[in-house]
Amino acid sequence: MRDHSELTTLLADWLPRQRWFAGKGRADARVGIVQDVPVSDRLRHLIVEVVYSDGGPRDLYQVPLVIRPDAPHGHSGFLLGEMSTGLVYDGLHDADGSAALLDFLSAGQRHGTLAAHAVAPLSQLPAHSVGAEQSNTSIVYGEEYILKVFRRLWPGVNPDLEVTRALAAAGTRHVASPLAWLDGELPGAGEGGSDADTTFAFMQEYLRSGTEGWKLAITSVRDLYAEGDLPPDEVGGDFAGESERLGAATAEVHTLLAGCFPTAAVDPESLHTTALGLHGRLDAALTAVPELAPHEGGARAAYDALAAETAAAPYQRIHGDLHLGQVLRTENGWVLFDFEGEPARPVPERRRLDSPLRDIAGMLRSFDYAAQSMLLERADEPGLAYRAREWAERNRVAFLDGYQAASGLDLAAHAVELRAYELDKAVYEVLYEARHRPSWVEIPLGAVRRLTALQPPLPTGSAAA
Ligand SMILES: Nc1ncnc2c1ncn2[C@@H]1O[C@H](COP(=O)(O)OP(=O)(O)O)[C@@H](O)[C@H]1O
Ligand SMILES: O=P(O)(O)O[C@H]1O[C@H](CO)[C@@H](O[C@H]2O[C@H](CO)[C@@H](O)[C@H](O)[C@H]2O)[C@H](O)[C@H]1O
Repeated sequence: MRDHSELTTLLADWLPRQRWFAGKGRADARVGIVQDVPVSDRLRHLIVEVVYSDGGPRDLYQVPLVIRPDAPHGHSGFLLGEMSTGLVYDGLHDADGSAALLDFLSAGQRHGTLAAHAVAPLSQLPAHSVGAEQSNTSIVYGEEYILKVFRRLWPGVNPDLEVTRALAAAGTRHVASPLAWLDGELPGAGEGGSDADTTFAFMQEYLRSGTEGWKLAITSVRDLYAEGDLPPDEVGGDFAGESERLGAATAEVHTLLAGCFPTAAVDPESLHTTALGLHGRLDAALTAVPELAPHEGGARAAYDALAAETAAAPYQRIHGDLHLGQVLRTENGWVLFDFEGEPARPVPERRRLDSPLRDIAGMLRSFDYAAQSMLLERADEPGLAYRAREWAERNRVAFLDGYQAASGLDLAAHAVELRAYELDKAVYEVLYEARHRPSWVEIPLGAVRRLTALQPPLPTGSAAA
């Protein structure tokens, strides 16, 4: 289209400032528009590539834009800037843009290679975006639907759509019902440079009674810190019952996933490959965060112990990035969402069969985060550190008990795996925090310190990180 050079200039300034921009730390980003499909008279669906001079792979992003000749009186939105043909807005934070997307989905339309699929009738409802942007951008319609628009694009079906649909079809109450999705071709991203079928957005039932696990956990920690010297089990906001139910819900989801998708017994070769992956992540994190260096030997020993494990839990599809921010407590119990895996990993890797202990480790790390994050603001109260450890420990044990009772898996027999995955997650978090939230980096660094200091026999419940 005529205006691509102007749009490219605006995008080159705007993209790197977005929370979901993955190229932080990479040099000389060059932005180009690889696809531009009109969806309505105002909304344009752009796919934008970012190429770097470091020789690494390009990144692709989805950027729906609304372009209007001038801003109506009182109009507020996320303005990228001005072109000769009009004002350019982020289409996902714009009433016209969100409405056009909902129309598109509810009519099951096709525009160019973009295709909408609705599994239930959808009503036209007003839109608002969900709080702070995270890895993607979500739009809530009325209090009925939530549409997640994937920002960084990877070729192939998105695991969030794939896994949630399978779990919903299996009848679990631990996921929100899928309602619609948008897919199409990702130019030049398939084998040999062909176009690749790709998921662009996923709509689910909006759980209006849901409260994020992270919020509930933080409230419980705050109660504990406000209660003088009372131990966690005697404080009104004790979270352990919820942690136990969350463990049971996670176990049910794992059991269903093992039934819906293939599973694989673990042999020395697959464990060796897994351990190599953990070593590789450590290499990358060591380069970026030198504070990890003193713990390298301990971490490598834990990964080598994993490689030598003789009775590891079978591999299967998992959540991949399970933490307290990925679970909602609703009136009907815990619901897990965002089955996308870790946003920094390529989708084919995230769809691989993996150990369910990775998800358990993710949630255990999250209990530590909840307890420790409250200490960041209260560094001058050393007594609280002990209480933080008590809270994390109590909820860790409760979660593991809930998981074990519902799954029948003897977690004590998997302590070596659990430690390796907790360490790997903490290493991932060190890198994540260094890039996105540097003032929090001490939380996962502390965990790396504790986990590398643990000696066999390893506990699964008390005294582990
Ligand atoms: N079905 C749902 N009902 C209500 N809120 C939801 C639902 N799914 C997600 N959310 C909320 O939307 C936010 C963003 O969702 P998420 O899938 O984590 O996006 P991202 O990939 O950007 O991290 C979450 O923090 C959660 O609070
Ligand atoms: O939810 P996302 O898929 O975007 O996950 C990424 O961001 C998370 C932060 O929001 C990050 O999670 C880390 O911080 C959480 C508290 O904010 C904590 O509960 C998690 O345990 C911790 O890992 C996640 O790692 C990252 O992939």
